[in-house]
Amino acid sequence: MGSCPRDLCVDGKTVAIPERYIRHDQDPTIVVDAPSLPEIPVIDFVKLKAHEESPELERLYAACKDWGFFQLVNHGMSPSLTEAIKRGTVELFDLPKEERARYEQKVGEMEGFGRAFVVSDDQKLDWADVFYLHTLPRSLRKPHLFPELPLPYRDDLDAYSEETKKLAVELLRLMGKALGMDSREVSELFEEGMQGMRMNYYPPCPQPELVIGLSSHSDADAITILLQVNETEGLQIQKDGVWIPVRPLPGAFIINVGDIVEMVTNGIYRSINHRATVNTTRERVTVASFYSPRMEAVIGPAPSLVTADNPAQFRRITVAEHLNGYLTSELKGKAYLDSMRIQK
Ligand SMILES: O=C(O)CCC(=O)C(=O)O
Ligand SMILES: [Fe+2]
Repeated sequence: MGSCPRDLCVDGKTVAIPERYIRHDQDPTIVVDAPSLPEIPVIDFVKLKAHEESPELERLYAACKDWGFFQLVNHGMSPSLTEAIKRGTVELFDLPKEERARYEQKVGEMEGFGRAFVVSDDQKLDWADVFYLHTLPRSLRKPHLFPELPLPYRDDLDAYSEETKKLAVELLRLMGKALGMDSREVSELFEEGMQGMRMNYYPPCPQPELVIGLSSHSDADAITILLQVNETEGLQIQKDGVWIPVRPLPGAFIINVGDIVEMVTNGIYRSINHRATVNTTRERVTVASFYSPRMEAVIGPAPSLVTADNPAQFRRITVAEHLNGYLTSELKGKAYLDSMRIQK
């Protein structure tokens, strides 16, 4: 893994923090008054589905508009499947070096073990190992990755990608409904979309305040479903300029609005900055499922939401152009999304 944090460990202890990981460019990672800060909203999927006109739909609307983040409880995904994904993901990062080498990121590609968003040699690095792969549609799966994953993880991941896709499509439908968006626009864009997954492994760091596990960013996709694999907390979201730690509820998914939904809803739903901090003694592992429309789909403000009083705020582009622009930029908060704005 070259210069990955894992290679800095000797007998499980990190020997020194190389300069490339030391971040003077970030807000302090320790949130001093954390107990007094608000928590992200909690949405109950059973309530949401049972009465689609219910206050729960209003709460979903407020969560997407005011927070861009919420925890989803009662989502209906089988705990045995999520437990299998957790186990398999931990095992994936524990594979011996020779085994990992098969899945190593190739030059110029983003899939496999490696890093994301490194665009220059002098850029600072995040304190993490990541494993990224395309999961759906199946035709996008790289022959040396998904089909070569160890069993039973491969089959579990196949089932998990289908289940998270279903959940993403349903949430997007309800989010559109809560907004009064034309339901055909929602289904045309999102029903047959594509999905990628990123497994994030954040090793412990003796001086966590000097580094960052994942730099501040907003997600490029439409909606992200995050599975917290172990108990270690670390996700923080930026609300009204303040970093707020997320405390995952047992069994919940953490859901966030991505840039594509901010563009399609013409800025009503917000894709907000978030980052991952690291822990002094404990590793942290998460699995992020990213869901977007297909590459050839055109994204931009939905016609049903654009009016004379509420003119289009974003340019229209294809998903392919959008993702290409995002993935070839350094992660820097919402700078990329801002470049899509129509100048007034
Ligand atoms: O690991 C986390 O808590 C956040 C992961 C994340 O934001 C991402 O993978 O985009
Ligand atoms: Fe993210």
